[in-house]
Amino acid sequence: MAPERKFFVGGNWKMNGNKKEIDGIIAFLTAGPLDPNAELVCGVPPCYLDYCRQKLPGSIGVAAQNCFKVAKGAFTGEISPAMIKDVGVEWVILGHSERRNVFGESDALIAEKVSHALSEGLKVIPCIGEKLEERESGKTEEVVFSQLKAIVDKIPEDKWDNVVIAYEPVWAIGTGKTASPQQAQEVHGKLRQWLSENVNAEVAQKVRIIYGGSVTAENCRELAKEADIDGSLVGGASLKPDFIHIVNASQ
Ligand SMILES: O=C[C@H](O)COP(=O)(O)O
Repeated sequence: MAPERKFFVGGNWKMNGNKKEIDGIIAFLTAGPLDPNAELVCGVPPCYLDYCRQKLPGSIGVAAQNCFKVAKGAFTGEISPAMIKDVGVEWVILGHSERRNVFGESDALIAEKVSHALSEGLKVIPCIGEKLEERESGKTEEVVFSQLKAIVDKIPEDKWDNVVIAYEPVWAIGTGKTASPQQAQEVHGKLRQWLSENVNAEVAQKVRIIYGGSVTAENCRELAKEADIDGSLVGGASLKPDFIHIVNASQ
């Protein structure tokens, strides 16, 4: 990680937790100790956004795990950026591979969601990443560049400070098969180069690109040492007290 980029860790709880379990997570996060130089954001289920925002210390951010592309209306089951902001939450994760692959979200829909969330003042964590067969057939770059392009086309120049990009190879998510630090760095470096060529050098230098996929307390430090890995997006391991080590991985 380059020193000018603040280390960023997202804990994506996915569809896990109840009030009792969440109280346990909040207790270990509050006890810490957490690296004051790291930014921590917890992605929580929608029905607990308000609960978590009220109970977590203000120094820990809260994120929704999804939102829709318009402010309100007849969209049963959806929540809007305006609603997320209304309960004091600042962040949203968009285009996670489970949204893409389980719920069939397209690049175009994800891009519209990113656009609307940014315009409403939310900070966004758009996710990209290739599937195993795409990696094995040598298409990793093609896939992640095209996913990135769809999103980048919708990010206004003055909103880049509100964006943290998550690279999550689908084959590494929840499988215990972490990308090696070198494999992850290779893609992160190429994404930064793509941003430099297709947006501008300043954005490429300042935007944080975090890695997700079976990050644990054991492998987080090696990943954090890589030049273009600015933190992690953590699923399963964010539910356990060991998560503190992941937040502190750059110390
Ligand atoms: O958003 C987080 C990723 O999907 C990673 O999940 P995982 O750490 O359980 O592999």
